[in-house]
Amino acid sequence: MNLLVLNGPNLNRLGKREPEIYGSETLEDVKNKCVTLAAQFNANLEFKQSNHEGELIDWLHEAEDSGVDGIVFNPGAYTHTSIALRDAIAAINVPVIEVHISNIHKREEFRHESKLAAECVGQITGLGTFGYELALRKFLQQ
Ligand SMILES: O=C(O)[C@@H]1C=C(O)[C@@H](O)[C@H](O)C1
Repeated sequence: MNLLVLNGPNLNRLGKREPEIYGSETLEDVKNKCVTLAAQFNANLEFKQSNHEGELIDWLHEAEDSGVDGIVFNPGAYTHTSIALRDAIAAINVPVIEVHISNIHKREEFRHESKLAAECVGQITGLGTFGYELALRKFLQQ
């Protein structure tokens, strides 16, 4: 099984950025947990982060072309704005699970809507970085 974890803007600052909301783990910490979990199931895992919408779109397209079986995607703030990312998810025949560290529904109004969720298998929000593990397990254990 080939899995991809994608992270959007500002998640490269995890651990330093508003730790009261996003926690003290770094993105490297999250990557290490994801890689370790995938290895337990003999699955291949790529873990990527970009602050650029177009690069995330390119990676979604490449995932289909390269035979990725499932994508765990934290789109960051693009969650709330990006029709282009929504269209990219709709365009590929690869299941995507949307993950948010914080509970977007308990935060500012503008974070309550996801432009992407309707094109995803499901959404995990507010469970901290554990959400990445849960999303991966959905692919690994189904
Ligand atoms: O909780 C998260 O992981 C999401 C991460 C971000 O960077 C925010 O812009 C989203 O609104 C929430």
